[in-house]
Amino acid sequence: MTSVTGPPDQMVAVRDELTPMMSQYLGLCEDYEDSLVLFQVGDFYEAFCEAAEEVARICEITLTKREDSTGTYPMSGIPIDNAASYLERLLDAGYRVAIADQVEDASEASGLVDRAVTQIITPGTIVDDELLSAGTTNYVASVARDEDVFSLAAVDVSTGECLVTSADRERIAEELERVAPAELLFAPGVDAAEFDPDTLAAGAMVTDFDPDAFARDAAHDTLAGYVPSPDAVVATDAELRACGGLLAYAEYTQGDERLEYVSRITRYDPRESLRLDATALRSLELFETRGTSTGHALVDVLDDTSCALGRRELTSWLRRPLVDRERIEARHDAVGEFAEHSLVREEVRDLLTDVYDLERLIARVSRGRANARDLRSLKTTLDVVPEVKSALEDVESGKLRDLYDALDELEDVRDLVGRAVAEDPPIEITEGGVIQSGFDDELDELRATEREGREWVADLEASEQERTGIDSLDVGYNQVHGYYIEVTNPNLDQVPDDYQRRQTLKNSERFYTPELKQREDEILGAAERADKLEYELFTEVRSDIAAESDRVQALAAALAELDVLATLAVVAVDNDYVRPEFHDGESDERGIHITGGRHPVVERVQPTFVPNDTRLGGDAGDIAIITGPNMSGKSTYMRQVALVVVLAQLGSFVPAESATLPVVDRVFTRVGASDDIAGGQSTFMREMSELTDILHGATADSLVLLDEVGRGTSTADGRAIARATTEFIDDEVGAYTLFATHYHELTAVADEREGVFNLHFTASQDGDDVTFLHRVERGASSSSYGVEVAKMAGVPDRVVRRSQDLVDAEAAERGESGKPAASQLRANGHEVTQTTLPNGSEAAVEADETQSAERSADAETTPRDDVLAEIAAELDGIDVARTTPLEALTRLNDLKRRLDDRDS
Ligand SMILES: Nc1ncnc2c1ncn2[C@@H]1O[C@H](COP(=O)(O)OP(=O)(O)OP(=O)(O)O)[C@@H](O)[C@H]1O
Repeated sequence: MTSVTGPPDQMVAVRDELTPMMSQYLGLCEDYEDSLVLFQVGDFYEAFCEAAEEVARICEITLTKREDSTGTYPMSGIPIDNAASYLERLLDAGYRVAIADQVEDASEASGLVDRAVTQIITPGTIVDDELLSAGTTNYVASVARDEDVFSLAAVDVSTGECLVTSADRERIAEELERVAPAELLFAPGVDAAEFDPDTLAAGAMVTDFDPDAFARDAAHDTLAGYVPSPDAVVATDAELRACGGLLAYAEYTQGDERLEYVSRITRYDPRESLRLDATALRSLELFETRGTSTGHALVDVLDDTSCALGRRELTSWLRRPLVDRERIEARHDAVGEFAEHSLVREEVRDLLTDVYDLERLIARVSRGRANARDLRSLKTTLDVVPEVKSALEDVESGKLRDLYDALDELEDVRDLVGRAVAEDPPIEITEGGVIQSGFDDELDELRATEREGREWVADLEASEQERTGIDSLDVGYNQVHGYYIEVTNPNLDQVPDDYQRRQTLKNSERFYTPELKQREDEILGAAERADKLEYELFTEVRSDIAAESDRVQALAAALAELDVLATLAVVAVDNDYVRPEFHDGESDERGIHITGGRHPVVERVQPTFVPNDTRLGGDAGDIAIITGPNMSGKSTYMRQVALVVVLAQLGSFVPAESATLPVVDRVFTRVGASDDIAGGQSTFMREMSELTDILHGATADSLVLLDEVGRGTSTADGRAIARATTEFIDDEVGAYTLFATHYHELTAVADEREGVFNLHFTASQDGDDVTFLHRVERGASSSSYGVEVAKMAGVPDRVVRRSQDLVDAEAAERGESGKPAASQLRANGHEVTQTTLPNGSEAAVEADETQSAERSADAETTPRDDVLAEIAAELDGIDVARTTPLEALTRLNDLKRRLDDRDS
């Protein structure tokens, strides 16, 4: 078997004969067995053998070969100058990449150049800006456990942000979902299987790392490199182990160096935020959309940030809406002030566009990887700070004042960069041109020597022409021979005695004089020393700035927060959002009260949107049963309520005319079965396990969205489960609940229970057109419209009419009046137009009148047998909107076959 990582078999077989370089490569492959080793040879990173074949395939580069006395080895190389895009491909293909750099100057090495792995690039530990997307976080996380308590640590190696928390398994799984790490480590004793595979489905690579690094003492030692007293920062042994092991791994990937810029280890309590589990995050489409939706996530609507810092902060607010009313209201105050004072807001937003990603920048400074341009970018950002401060001078809200105070102008750093670093420096920091003149006397002297020398050389041509009388005499310079005086062959007899021959060309001779040689030595010596000195000065300046990284990070945090608050204000103003009010949830004011609520995403993608009110909890009853035809707007309505709650609690204004809300502790969602078939479980099983979580986990302060519970099983069971669930929530939980259902029978529960009430969506009919009004109204809908939708979909008329008869008969049995809307449809039905479909598309379905007239004769004679009853029940259960054309055909075919069987 061949393997891409680890020592290549071909080399192992001839280990003792390998050339020194190949033997070095083999050794590194053995040391970094689980990584693809990229081995610097000059300007390329080379891979050999199977690894070379894989790199060539993934990076689409040429596979070549290297031949020596021991054999022929496949080889492929990626250019170092342009490595990022290739590395990205290798990471995407699921590899860890060990970068083996030449760690000594090839020209100074005697024999084999020394090479060492300076960095292991893995999805969770990327620091290279070119590999990271702007404004995102990129975490590597680890989980450790102490009996039933799990601890999670996460670090963003590109910014130095480090988080630690502990909770039960379920909450840690939720936190993992929020943190969305790119890479995940499990400490010994934690089984990856204990975490819902869904959590890992976010794309985290699971990495095995030295279990010893997670031992208590080792972890303590590692952490002691970051904080003076580890036990004061972490609360438990498991936290210590998670955090210590994780940092040890992060160090390992960064060439075994301590990551000085990881100085903020923040311990947080998951209870400080609104709980949103994986299902809720997905079904509310906060960050990502699902196939069936509008194509936009909530974050797309909100993200109008000015800088990468703000973008990252906004994401983190959205992942963790708050539950502390005071903190939420402080954000609202600030958003309100920015919303009101558009001039201040726009000025701040405008200034923030010049702000660089300070967090990543200062991390690069601390890692010793920042170049002179990075430091100039730091200065550009710092130049903006006084202007931001002056724009904010008159702000009143507590939060904005706090941020104003937190804006450290870092004058010392700004001044240092201004004095030290050249204004438009090159990328390389070893070749001079990076330090300002006037910053260092010695450097200025060296530069003066160099300048004077060059001036002297520049004048030499004229003075030598005069002295020798040779008009064509040239003074020039080349890399190999240095300065020379060139005289063409016909003039050689005029050459003075002090000229010494340097080089003979075809038509001329090149000379130097002792003085020219001396000047040359001076110039080159000064230039070389100046470059070295510049490098030294630059690295000194860089370390001085690194020493201020805490202050830079604090400034970054304040700028990030300002950006988010100003952005939320813009979103509020542009989209007509209102500031939500909160109440304490005491019995008389309990409830979610929204007037004219809108779905923040759907309203942006549709030409028109119908606002709807919500009264849930308090006098209204805690549980709303929502009925209405498919596509009438039930799901949109439910999600809009949840999104208003989420927006309000993250600090945003909300899409409504007014909103008075409780502080919700948790949002649960259980949405349509067919939407969530990923994960391998049977859909019904999955539905029930989500329901279990809700019934166990919800409190009176939770918001629960139930969309079609019980659909994955037989109608009778489904109805029963739906009813029992409603009763349980009413009796035992008292959560704010929106329950959309096609089980019309469920509406009867409202007559029996005070805590339950009905809402419905209707369709209006104008002539032949059926239009969905998308307006929610009190009371139960007159019909579930399943039969009408079957008709619209072209189900044979006989089946439709038979179904309708059955439904009517059942309604009569229950003492209801039947389904007027359905009969109207039949009476008028030549053409039924459904005007609104997802994504604003239109569909028209024709029902053939003639055909239906022909078939009606049969219908009267049809006996009520079991087969038809079954078919009708099945039709009633079909959710046309969620049925693929193939499924529809298969089911139709099946129905038809059963009809045929019955007739034959
Ligand atoms: N308030 C509204 N104003 C305008 N259009 C709306 C509104 N609510 C929903 N819609 C549109 O109607 C479409 C269907 O809405 P939705 O998915 O909420 O229906 P539904 O009743 O949940 O359907 P089903 O029962 O099939 O799941 C949406 O995609 C949207 O385009």
